[in-house]
Amino acid sequence: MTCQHRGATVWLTGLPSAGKTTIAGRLGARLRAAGHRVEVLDGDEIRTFLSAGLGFSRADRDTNVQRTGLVAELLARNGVLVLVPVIAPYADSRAAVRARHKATGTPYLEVHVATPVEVCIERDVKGLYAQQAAGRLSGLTGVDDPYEPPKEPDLILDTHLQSPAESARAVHAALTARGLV
Ligand SMILES: Nc1ncnc2c1ncn2[C@@H]1O[C@H](COP(=O)(O)OS(=O)(=O)O)[C@@H](OP(=O)(O)O)[C@H]1O
Ligand SMILES: Nc1ncnc2c1ncn2[C@@H]1O[C@H](COP(=O)(O)OP(=O)(O)O)[C@@H](O)[C@H]1O
Repeated sequence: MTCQHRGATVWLTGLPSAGKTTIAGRLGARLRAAGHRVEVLDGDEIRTFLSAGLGFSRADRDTNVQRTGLVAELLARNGVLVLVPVIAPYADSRAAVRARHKATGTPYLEVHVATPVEVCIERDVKGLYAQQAAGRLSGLTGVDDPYEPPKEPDLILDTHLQSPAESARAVHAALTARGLV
């Protein structure tokens, strides 16, 4: 049997509550409905199993991102569309993942879910910003831990100016433009 579709990795990077998981979920559902093989490498699930025991130091975040990047590239190389809603706050760590894909000729898209921190604080889906403000959590990305915005992402999403459906559509359009769907 031949595989009709090329795989690719779509990495959705951005702050907590930026919209990464929501967009991955919507896009994944649309792609599956169209017959694509899709995997969503959810950050929380990865941290429960593959990256169990890792915290949020720079070294641990880098390890987490490299492990996730390895799995994404393996799947994408084998025809799966891989959606990765993972913060990945450090530019060099993201560059290493991109390089891993480039080395095997595997398509890779970096999508910056560029929601301003003020909007993320309002959304605060998991209550992390409130916990940080109350002094119960430290090292929160975008507040008291770094987030290095991508300098040359393949796509920027201003989710505070669009609906989740519009954001997911924009990523789908980027995949279409590259002949990946
Ligand atoms: N200190 C701190 N900073 C950032 N995020 C935190 C922190 N503590 C817990 N969480 C929760 O863990 C999720 C981030 O995990 P990631 O694997 O995406 O992060 S990283 O790329 O390794 O930096 C992240 O998920 P999302 O909200 O979906 O982004 C948070 O829910
Ligand atoms: N354009 C948009 N794209 C994605 N999420 C959006 C958008 N507009 C509003 N939201 C809302 O923002 C929240 C984002 O939460 P989530 O996807 O869990 O963020 P993250 O995975 O980045 O932590 C959701 O409640 C979602 O409905």
